[in-house]
Amino acid sequence: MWRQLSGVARTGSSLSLCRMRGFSALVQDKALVDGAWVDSSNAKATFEVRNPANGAVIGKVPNMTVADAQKAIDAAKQAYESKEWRSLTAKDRSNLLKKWHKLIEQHSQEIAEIMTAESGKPINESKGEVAYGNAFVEWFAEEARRIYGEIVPSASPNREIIVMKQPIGVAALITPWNFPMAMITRKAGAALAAGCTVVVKPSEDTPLTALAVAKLAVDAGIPKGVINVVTTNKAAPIGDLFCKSPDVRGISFTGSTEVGKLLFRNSADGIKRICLELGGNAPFIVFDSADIEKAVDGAMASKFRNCGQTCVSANRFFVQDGVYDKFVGQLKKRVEALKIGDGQGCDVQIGPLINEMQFNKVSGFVEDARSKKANIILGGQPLPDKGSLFYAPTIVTDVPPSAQLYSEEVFGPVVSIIRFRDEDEAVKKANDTRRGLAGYFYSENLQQVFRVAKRLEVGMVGVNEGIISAAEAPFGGVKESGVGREGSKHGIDDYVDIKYICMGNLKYD
Ligand SMILES: NC(=O)c1ccc[n+]([C@@H]2O[C@H](COP(=O)([O-])OP(=O)(O)OC[C@H]3O[C@@H](n4cnc5c(N)ncnc54)[C@H](O)[C@@H]3O)[C@@H](O)[C@H]2O)c1
Ligand SMILES: O=CCCC(=O)O
Repeated sequence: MWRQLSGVARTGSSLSLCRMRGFSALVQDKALVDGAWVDSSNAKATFEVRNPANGAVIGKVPNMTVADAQKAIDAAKQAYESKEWRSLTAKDRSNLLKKWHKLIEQHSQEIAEIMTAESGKPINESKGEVAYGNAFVEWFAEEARRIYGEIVPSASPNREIIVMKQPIGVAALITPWNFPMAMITRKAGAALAAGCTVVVKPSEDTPLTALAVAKLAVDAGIPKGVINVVTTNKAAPIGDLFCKSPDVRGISFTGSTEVGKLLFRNSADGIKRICLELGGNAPFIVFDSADIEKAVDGAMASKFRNCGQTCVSANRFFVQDGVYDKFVGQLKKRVEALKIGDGQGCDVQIGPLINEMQFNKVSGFVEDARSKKANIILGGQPLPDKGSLFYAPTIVTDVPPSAQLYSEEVFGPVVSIIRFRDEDEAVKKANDTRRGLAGYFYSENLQQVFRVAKRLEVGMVGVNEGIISAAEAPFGGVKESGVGREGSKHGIDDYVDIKYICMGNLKYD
């Protein structure tokens, strides 16, 4: 199976290829339940995983059923209650996470190659994601030992108020394709650090990275049943099971706002802990006072990371009158120079979109803007010579409020630019959305920096910075972009219950 990952070499592309290992024992074709590598109980049904750059089938994984997912929940519950997991100290859990971290580091090239093959992400970005994703394992290995309680001074004599944090139990983790590893480790790292056990349901587009990383968790000695991975291309019934099962105490989901809302609604009956990292609609504001070179650098990084398929990608660019021409001119030159191709090419910066649905969404949004008289000053068309899922990096100016590009998340390599006159107008337009994940602005005016940072209705602000994600920082949104925070010390909160113990009638004298 692994040889098929080198699709570019076989098709004779002129792209220079990064070193490929030829075989990776990390590529799994079974799911992981209770420490065993298993097939689907439905006549060993499988589904194909394809390379979006060329459509080649690169693997098959089990198409697990609801009954299989139930087995995974049972295994996670049993593991949670087992002595092998429950009796571990925080330091023991920390050490296991450290071992997992070490193994991921040792296998980072292989994981990156698997990731590029199934997601189309340029190899350098995949390597970056492996490092980023592994930073969560390391961070939570450290945080595992700092899940502190409190002793609160009591207003009553002879009484102590003790507050402790305990793991919630089994957590179900549902993750997307755009960060096939980091979205898993950001959740699982925190869950395991807290003492929970997990059932992971990775995206149907990128199950191989998930299985590879899980294999390393097994190799690290994480006990059986603590991490289970259920692969399926029928997410809805399994999502429903997670919501309804009384044994699943928490759900952490990263993905679309629509599915997030569904999970929120469906898990209400069981009053589950829920962490939702949903879609964004990030404004990127360039003020007259901005350093334009820095702003263009930030725009490129924020917009074109993973071909624009990032929930924190800049989605709407608001550029002030005084710097409009300079910013647009410089940005256009940079976008024109982007190298497009199969992500396995060392110098490639823009790969394909993940699937046909995403491709149709991006091209549909651009056609909608065109029909509403927006100006497409660069790109604006598919690139069939590269492959059926490639779309040209595009710049659209004069985007009218009626265009989908203005109000919805494009999740693709399209820059939508809107001109503004003053700060108030920019902030109002930036906040005119029901989403509130990330927001960016460029300004060298200190007063403006604090004013605007406070006024933006988002969970994360990049000031003179286009890439803000970090294991140490709290990641998450406001409004319809989600609830809860991942990463940072707050990332543990969704996996612990606070228990208050009232110690009464203590005899101190
Ligand atoms: N906030 C974030 O961190 C973040 C990260 C990635 C993607 N996104 C958002 O997700 C969207 C695109 O990603 P996507 O297509 O992978 O999203 P998606 O919501 O369709 O899929 C995400 C995950 O949910 C699963 N899923 C789909 N339907 C389900 C259901 N009914 N029940 C349970 N699970 C279900 C999928 O199989 C996948 O594993 C974009 O809008 C983007 O903004 C957000
Ligand atoms: O797309 C969602 C996650 C992106 C990130 O963690 O930077």
